[in-house]
This record gives sequence, structure tokens and C-alpha cells, in this order.
Amino acid sequence: MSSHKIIIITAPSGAGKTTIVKRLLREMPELAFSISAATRTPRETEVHGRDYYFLSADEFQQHIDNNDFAEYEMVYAGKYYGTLKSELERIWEKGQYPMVDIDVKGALSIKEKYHGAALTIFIQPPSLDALRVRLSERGTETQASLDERLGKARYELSFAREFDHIVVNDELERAYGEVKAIVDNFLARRV
Ligand SMILES: Nc1nc2c(ncn2[C@@H]2O[C@H](COP(=O)(O)OP(=O)(O)O)[C@@H](O)[C@H]2O)c(=O)[nH]1
Ligand SMILES: Nc1ncnc2c1ncn2[C@@H]1O[C@H](COP(=O)(O)OP(=O)(O)O)[C@@H](O)[C@H]1O
Repeated sequence: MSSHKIIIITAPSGAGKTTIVKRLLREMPELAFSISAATRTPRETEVHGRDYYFLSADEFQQHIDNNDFAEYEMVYAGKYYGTLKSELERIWEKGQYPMVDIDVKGALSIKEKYHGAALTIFIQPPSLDALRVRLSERGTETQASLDERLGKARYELSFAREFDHIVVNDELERAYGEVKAIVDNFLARRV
């Protein structure tokens, strides 16, 4: 049985977190994506139980009432996102480590809860302008959701120093290599 370590990657939306997390998951079989619960509508390519557990607001509230969440937040547009304790347990039971991709406040909550067992990495965009370009080119946002994400990014960037590591995602290969080395090092350590 492996130890109960957790890897948390956070960033303002559009910084490249998903790109880096997906590649880590491909290259590191000891990691498993922690599937969050969310009340937002699935995008066309998304699958329930793979990308998120898509829940109704009532179902989500039921989990809050039952104290089922390791953390949860209202992240965007009145939509809730949360990490179920049962999801972390499911991954540990398989002998893997949860790779948790969550917003900045959620990441800080998990870090506080799991102390030394949690590694936290903040992915920083090279600039707010670069973030705007990446989000626009990704083609997933309306003007309103783009503005909301950029507004939140300014606020989130002010928390960067609270995390164990800050990695600037300017050039993807370099940033990925840096993140991978940090994760390898953390998993090799005794906690
Ligand atoms: N607090 C918290 N945030 C989450 C969780 N799952 C996802 N998020 C964050 O919610 C935000 C919105 O996610 P999403 O709608 O998929 O948009 P995207 O990350 O821009 O593709 C991102 O910053 C995620 O990291 C969670 O379980 N808890
Ligand atoms: N270093 C980089 N340089 C340029 N574009 C990038 C870089 N890293 C990621 N991207 C692109 O930026 C967009 C946002 O990345 P994504 O991983 O979806 O961000 P997040 O999960 O943080 O919202 C995607 O279209 C992705 O291909």
C-alpha cells in the first residue's frame, strides 16, 4: 500500500494546467486523475465519470450536507465544484496518487487539510495578455465567461506565493519538465 500523498495543480483558467496534467497522467501510471463533482453543464466532448461527476444542484447540496467533500467551492457563474473524499479514497485504494486539478481556493483548502502529504504547484501564465489569447484561442469561452475568468485570474495570481512551487508556463516543454521533476522528487520522498 502506498502512502496517502496528493498532488495538487492549480492555476488561473487558461494558464495551461489541463495540458500539463494530461501529459503527467499519460507519463506517470502511479498518478490517477481525481474526478471532481460539478454542477456545470458538460461540454460536448465531456463524459460523466471521466471528466467530472456532473451533478444537479440538489445532488451537490446533499453531498455538502453529508460532509462528503474534502473541499468544495463556487468557482464560476454560480456553479459548484468539489473534491469528494470518496474519490481520493478510491485512488489510494488502487495504490495510486490522486492528481487534483482545482481552483486556487480549493487547492489551499486541501493543502491545509492534508498538510505534508500534499504537494501544491501553481502554474503561472507569462502574463494576463497571454492568458487572454490562450483562452480566446481555446474556443470554449463566451465574451462574458472570458471576462469572468480574466477578472478572477488577477485575484488568483496574488495567491501564487502560498503554494509549494510556482512554475511559469511560458514555453510548454520547459514548464512541463519542471513540473515533472517536482512531482518525481515529491513521490520519492518519505512523508
Ligand atoms: N475547488 C475546486 N475547483 C475545481 C474542482 N474541479 C475543477 N475545479 C476548477 O474549476 C475551474 C473551472 O473548471 P472548468 O469549468 O472545467 O474550466 P477550465 O479549467 O477552464 O477548463 C478550474 O479552475 C478547475 O481547476 C474541484 O473539485 N474543486
Ligand atoms: N506554454 C503554452 N504556450 C501556448 N499555449 C499554451 C501553452 N500551454 C497551454 N497552451 C494552450 O492554452 C490553452 C489553455 O490551456 P489549458 O491547458 O486548457 O488551461 P487550463 O486548464 O489552465 O484552463 C489551450 O488551448 C492550450 O493548448
